[in-house]
Amino acid sequence: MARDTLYFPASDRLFLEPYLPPKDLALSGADALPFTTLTFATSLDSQLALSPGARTVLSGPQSKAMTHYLRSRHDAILIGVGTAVADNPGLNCRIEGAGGYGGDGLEGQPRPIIVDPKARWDFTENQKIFELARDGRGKAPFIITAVETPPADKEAILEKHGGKFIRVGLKTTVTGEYGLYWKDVLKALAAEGLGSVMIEGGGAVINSLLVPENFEVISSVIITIAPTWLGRGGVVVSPERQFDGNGSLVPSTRLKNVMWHPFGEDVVMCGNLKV
Ligand SMILES: NC(=O)C1=CN([C@@H]2O[C@H](COP(=O)(O)OP(=O)(O)OC[C@H]3O[C@@H](n4cnc5c(N)ncnc54)[C@H](O)[C@@H]3O)[C@@H](O)[C@H]2O)C=CC1
Ligand SMILES: Nc1nc(O)c(N)c(N[C@@H]2O[C@H](COP(=O)(O)O)[C@@H](O)[C@H]2O)n1
Repeated sequence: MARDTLYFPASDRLFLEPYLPPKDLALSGADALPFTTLTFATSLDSQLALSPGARTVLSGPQSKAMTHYLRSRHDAILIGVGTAVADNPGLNCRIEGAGGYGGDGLEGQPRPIIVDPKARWDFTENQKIFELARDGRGKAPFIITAVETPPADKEAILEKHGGKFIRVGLKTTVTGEYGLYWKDVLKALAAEGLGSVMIEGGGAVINSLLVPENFEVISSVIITIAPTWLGRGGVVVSPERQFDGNGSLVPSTRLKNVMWHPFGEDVVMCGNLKV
């Protein structure tokens, strides 16, 4: 067994089940979108990291194992390019029984998805994600970009490892931002046969996702809360305030079907945005 294998007891899995994609999930119809779980670890002051460039450990061992269980239950795991640059992440599943961790082939290994509209991620094949793909312990990434012709050297590295660029056009969203429209991103993933995706972050990804136009596409929210304050200046989760046509503040959004579960010193909160 690989040295970094994680264990997540069956007894801890039960409470997560209502918030996870069904095991026999099959997408039906041309417009079907993947089951989408928003999941991240936050401090008590709603921060993901000490600064945009800093890999910051928030989850304790038990909630980290839970995150890897979530990875085993989704076809894909999505992050923004800011996180790819800051963290050099593996984005594989290191739980006992997953492919490369006692399991066969790439069973239980999610497809990493990097949202990089301008194709600015300057990766080499020494990045952890490609090392894991070469070792048979993870999949190579698909990169969502708006660039018509991404750099040929990057495309070659991706293709050598089984990854690729996927082109999605930019649009002005209802909040007036010019960027990727999340429904288009999710549609592109569905077209690749990816029936479920967990969106991990970072701040820009989560804040742009957490606006009312996207609530119908977020199937579940699973958040690890760590008992620490990072202090001002970090990467904050705090979506744009919403106003109605008269300029009045729309009451803030509350999760529904909320469940809490302690994992070591952390607590994990699950809920839904849509009824
Ligand atoms: N605690 C946790 O669970 C996690 C922490 N992080 C942390 O978050 C930090 C990175 O966060 P950020 O700097 O905010 O970067 P990010 O990972 O959110 O990536 C930001 C970039 O993604 C692209 N992007 C995101 N949403 C877009 C949209 N709707 N349309 C077009 N482009 C879009 C843009 O190029 C943008 O510059 C890192 O320090 C990382 O360690 C990241 C993931 C999870
Ligand atoms: N669940 C969770 N807890 C934390 O404390 C974190 N810092 C993160 N970060 C996310 O996990 C990615 C790292 O993945 P690998 O361990 O390299 O596979 C990182 O890029 C963030 O997306 N998550």
